[in-house]
Amino acid sequence: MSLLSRALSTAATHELAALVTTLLGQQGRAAPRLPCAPPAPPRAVPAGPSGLGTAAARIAPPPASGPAAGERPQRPAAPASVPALYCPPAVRDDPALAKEVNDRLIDWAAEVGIYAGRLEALRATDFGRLLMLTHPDTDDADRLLAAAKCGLAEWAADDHYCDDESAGADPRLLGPRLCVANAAVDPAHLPVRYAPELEGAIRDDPVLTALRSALDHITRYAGPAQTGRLAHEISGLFAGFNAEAGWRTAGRTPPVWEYLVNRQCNSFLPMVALVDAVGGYQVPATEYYDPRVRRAFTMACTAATLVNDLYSMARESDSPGPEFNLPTVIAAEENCSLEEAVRRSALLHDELVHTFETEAAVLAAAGSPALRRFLAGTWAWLGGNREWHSTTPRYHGG
Ligand SMILES: CC(C)=CCC/C(C)=C(/C)COP(=O)(O)OP(=O)(O)O
Repeated sequence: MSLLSRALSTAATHELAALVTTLLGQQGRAAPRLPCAPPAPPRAVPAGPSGLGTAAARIAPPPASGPAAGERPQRPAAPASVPALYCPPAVRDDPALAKEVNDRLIDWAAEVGIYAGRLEALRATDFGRLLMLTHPDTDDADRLLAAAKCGLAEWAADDHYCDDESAGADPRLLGPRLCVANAAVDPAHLPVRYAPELEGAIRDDPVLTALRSALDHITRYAGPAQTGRLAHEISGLFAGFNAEAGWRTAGRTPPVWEYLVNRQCNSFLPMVALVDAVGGYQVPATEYYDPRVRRAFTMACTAATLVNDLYSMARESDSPGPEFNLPTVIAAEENCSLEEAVRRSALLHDELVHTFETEAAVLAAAGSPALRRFLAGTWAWLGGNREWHSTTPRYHGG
């Protein structure tokens, strides 16, 4: 058996990663490199965030060390800067397309009722730009809008149900709300006498209305397997929301491994899962769910979410309860300063991106043209995501 076929028939583990490295080394060539930007210069984190829900933001100087492991988590103080990250550049910047998507997204948010009274802050957040940057293989505004609606509806569930008490978040209601939210995404089919009550509940809750409306829109472009995949990823997202609320309620800081498990599903995964639907092609379910593809893909999505952890620290330090992000849990477990924990978080981010890059190159060489395009699209998503996080007023005042 050749090393290549052995690599492709081996279970998706770190062992596979080692095998891939050996394979590429033995062939006397480096892994086919995807284009990568030189590390971005460190970005200053503003002293006071001004995105959605940040009215009272005031940031204290960073403490000398984090809370002891197991202690009730302390509010993180923002580090001075986000370190350079290993990440590709954004493939394109098209402000006019971003504006069109953003304007239509805000109109839709007003229609479904999410972020009521905060639509101008939402406009400034510029999710239209996020979608324009992360899906460079289409300039079709309606496709980008459909995906933007999905992402914003997911984000609204996080803000309205989990994070923002002023928007109605209540930990006691979270589990039941997320269960019904799941039914708005993956429709619950009730006996006839109960169905109207579910319909009424969806109609009366802006987050549920948004989720259903977004799913309706994306099915213009996503086939049943892609829509089913999206519902699966959203279920994982909701499970992650619940776990995070559990930490908060118990006053417990999770160990780093458990936090990272959570950040795989409580992540941008549902957004990145739309790369092919937005691009107008379809990765077959057998390839999307191949454990080796899933390993590489989920690592990329976790890395994208760690970018969020790093850039949103200042904003999160404003929230009333304890907030979790990778630097906070590392500081607690490793008893180091938050600055040091930020540095260690960036290294973990980089490890995930390097692993994705190496394994995706091998998978692309052996996979279908659709898989090849999907992995390249995921790579492009990482670049667009980092670019958006490093510029959006959500995390940078403004
Ligand atoms: C899929 C999606 C858009 C979900 C939103 C929640 C999520 C996975 C994020 C990465 C947002 O992170 P966080 O909860 O930390 O929120 P902020 O970045 O503080 O806005």
